[in-house]
Amino acid sequence: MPRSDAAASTGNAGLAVQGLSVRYEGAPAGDAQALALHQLDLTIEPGEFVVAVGASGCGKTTLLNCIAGFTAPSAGSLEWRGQAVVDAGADRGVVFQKHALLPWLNVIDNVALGLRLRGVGREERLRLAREQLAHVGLAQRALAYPWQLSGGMQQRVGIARALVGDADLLLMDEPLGALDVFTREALQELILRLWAAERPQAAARRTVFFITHDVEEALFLASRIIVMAPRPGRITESLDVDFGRRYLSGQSARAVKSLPEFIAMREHLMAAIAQASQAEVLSV
Ligand SMILES: Nc1ncnc2c1ncn2[C@@H]1O[C@H](COP(=O)(O)OP(=O)(O)OP(=O)(O)O)[C@@H](O)[C@H]1O
Repeated sequence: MPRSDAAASTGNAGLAVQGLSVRYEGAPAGDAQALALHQLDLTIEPGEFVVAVGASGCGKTTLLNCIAGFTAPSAGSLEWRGQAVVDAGADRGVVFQKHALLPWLNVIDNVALGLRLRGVGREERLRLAREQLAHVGLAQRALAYPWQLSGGMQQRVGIARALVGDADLLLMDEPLGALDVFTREALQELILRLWAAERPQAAARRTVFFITHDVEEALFLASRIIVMAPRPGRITESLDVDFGRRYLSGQSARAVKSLPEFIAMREHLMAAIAQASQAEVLSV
């Protein structure tokens, strides 16, 4: 079902992005079409799983980096839970395409690193890291070094590291992009289960902002998909979907991905992305 993300309301306790523009250094000053993002509005409610898709260069990573607090907007504002986003924070966990683990630390110390930097005592941080490693199925590999693990295992460590601080917002930039198809599908299922997992200490499930180039992955994971277009970077479509919920309520992933509605939606999205990337540049 298409929906509009017109004006972002800060009434929710989630993410509110309003009028976000980003011009990187070197982009021609008078040329609005050179903006990596142009006056983008986006509201994400707590507990949503929002997946961004779109042609290369449409500003997906720039948007994620702004939400993470890594990139400062040229104009506009971002709020997470009612607080302006000004820099990186422990309330937002980031997972990159490349795991970015420290090779000289073993798995459990990599997962616990953020807690260490925040001054959490050794015993407590190892307990929390062990808990997250169990959630991603790597309890047995806590003492291994990153280079002793497969690519899929390394990504699972990266996911455990993002989860360990119990960040309420998970930012995932093509986390499965470098994996073979079987590992990728297994991790999609893991990510959905982690998203749906009960957190007794938190009011709602985690909120996720996830980037992928894979339309099937987007459809399987998302509760909402946003389609973005380049030159300048912007959102052209927003769609609510529920295929992940069907998987979580017991249907097999293969059965969900073979549903006629899934296939029809996949074709619709492929066409929407192609159209957005070929469209005349927006006159701004
Ligand atoms: N550090 C930078 N300096 C200058 N320009 C940049 C920088 N990072 C990104 N850009 C430009 O901003 C635009 C958006 O890039 P961004 O990486 O956000 O897009 P993307 O949708 O994530 O692309 P991809 O799917 O290829 O990863 C592109 O035109 C890109 O060349």
